[in-house]
Amino acid sequence: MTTEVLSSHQVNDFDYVIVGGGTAGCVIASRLSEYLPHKKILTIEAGPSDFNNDQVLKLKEWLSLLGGDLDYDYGTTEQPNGKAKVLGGCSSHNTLISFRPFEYDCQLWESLGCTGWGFKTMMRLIDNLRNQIQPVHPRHRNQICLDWIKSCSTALDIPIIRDFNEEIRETGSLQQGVGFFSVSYNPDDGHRSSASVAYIHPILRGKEKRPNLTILTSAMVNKINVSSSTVKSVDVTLKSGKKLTVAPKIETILCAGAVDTCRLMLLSGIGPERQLSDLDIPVVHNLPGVGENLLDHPESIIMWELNTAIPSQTTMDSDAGIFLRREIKDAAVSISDPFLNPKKLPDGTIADIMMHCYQIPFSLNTARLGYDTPLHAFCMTPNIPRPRSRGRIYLTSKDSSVKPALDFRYFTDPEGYDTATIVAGLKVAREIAKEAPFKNWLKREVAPGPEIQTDEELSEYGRRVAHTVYHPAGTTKMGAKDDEWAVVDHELRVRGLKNVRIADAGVFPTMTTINPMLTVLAIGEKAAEMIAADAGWRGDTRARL
Ligand SMILES: Cc1cc2nc3c(=O)[nH]c(=O)nc-3n(C[C@H](O)[C@H](O)[C@H](O)COP(=O)(O)OP(=O)(O)OC[C@H]3O[C@@H](n4cnc5c(N)ncnc54)[C@H](O)[C@@H]3O)c2cc1C
Repeated sequence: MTTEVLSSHQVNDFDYVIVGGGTAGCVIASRLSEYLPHKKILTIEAGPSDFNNDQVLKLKEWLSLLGGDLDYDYGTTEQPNGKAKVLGGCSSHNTLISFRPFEYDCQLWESLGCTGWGFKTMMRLIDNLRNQIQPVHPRHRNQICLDWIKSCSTALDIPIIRDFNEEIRETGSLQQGVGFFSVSYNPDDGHRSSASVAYIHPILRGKEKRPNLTILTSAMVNKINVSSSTVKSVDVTLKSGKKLTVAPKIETILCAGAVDTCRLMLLSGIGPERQLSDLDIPVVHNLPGVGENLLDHPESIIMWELNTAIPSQTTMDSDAGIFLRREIKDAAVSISDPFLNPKKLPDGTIADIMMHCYQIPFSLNTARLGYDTPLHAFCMTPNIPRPRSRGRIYLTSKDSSVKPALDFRYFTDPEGYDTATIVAGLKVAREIAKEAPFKNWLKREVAPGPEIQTDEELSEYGRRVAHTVYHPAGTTKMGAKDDEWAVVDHELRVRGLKNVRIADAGVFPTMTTINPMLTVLAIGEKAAEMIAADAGWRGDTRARL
């Protein structure tokens, strides 16, 4: 059961403490308590439980969660929210579009020192996930999406892909193609198959017995305590306001997400010496990479008003997408940024543009620029699958109530690759809009509007309207021993500290080509296997792969 109470005499009871009951945290809590039935595990989650909470569980309600009580509301100048504070983390908040990573993504990770994170292993981990994942159910496929897919295929002469994940599994990637997304959900009741639903709810329902697992909700970890280069305990504030220091016997696993794990580390004095000293935070462990390498999938948007209302059946209003290749074959060998492709791995002709379609006026960002929001609208959102701009997260105060600065630095790559990708995506979207049957739905282009035509105009519009796809990653990146910016090694252990690992989106060394959730779930699975193996678990020899 989840609890909001922990008594003072329980603080030394646990073998493992997991900080954050989010996407990766739920996987680790469930697996570790399964693999090590004689060890006691405590998961500490800042938000409430999602159990029986239909506002969270109903996938179609996802947009209503943004900016609400269950959102940390981390702002950048351009993007006001999108970080879930609830059991299941972002998987309780997101659109649950589910993609396996590409073989190329895994090759890049391995080339950066992430030994053991190859494609074969990642596929095995994803095969082992408990989430219910399948392409949008036929009864949720509405006519405008069907027409859009058809027009994409004919206008651009690309295939319709029946199951994107099957294609990735079999060929290692997606090249050019269009189709319905795979989604982690139950098509019968429209409920999420989030990390908490798939991994924790069977325990909460009593279907699976885990007497060795305690899930403490509405409890905030405020500090990581280090002595003799060893993480000894964490300070926690319970919902009641009571403060406790919890000291695990074996290990602490940080799973607070790409923003909050590094925020917590910085507030605890673990991070770049200079930043900490400037803020008067005592430096406990100098680790220059904490908060650097902030990755995301920036996306832009093009919107049309429709002649008629959209048919109501849908999974979550963004049911389909398209992949395209813009650059010449193997163009990635010429990337100059040493963070991104130092070994010059060729990328063949794998997709380098992606667009989601939105069957709603997704107008948060167009409205900000003064565009009107029609009642019935359809959007395409070109994004940059492997962006070359990187940002950083840093503290501006030692006061823990002050939110960290999220500086995404979109479109700052010196080669202009990211901007060129968005411009190409906007132009392709217009080609698709000229093609029947999709074009018959359209009344007018709302944003950017027909007066925006040249590459320069599209570039300016595309950058001004750009926003996050809510995929922050990379801020505590995994990497080789000799990479001074790496925060964790290939076993997710924090450099220079004992008894602590990180397992969340922060460990991505580079951005996956596709939406990252399945990769984060796989990180949770692999973390649980590695931690359990260290404690003598021999249940699955495949974990050695
Ligand atoms: C709106 C939205 C839509 C998205 N859509 C998709 C999509 O369709 N497909 C896809 O693949 N990806 C999507 N993503 C991204 C994906 O959901 C995330 O990359 C992934 O879930 C991150 O998992 P995580 O384990 O790193 O962090 P999280 O899931 O964020 O988990 C972190 C947890 O730690 C808790 N926490 C934080 N600080 C503390 C603390 N100090 N003490 C205790 N607990 C703490 C948080 O409350 C949270 O529950 C989306 C994200 C959002 C926000």
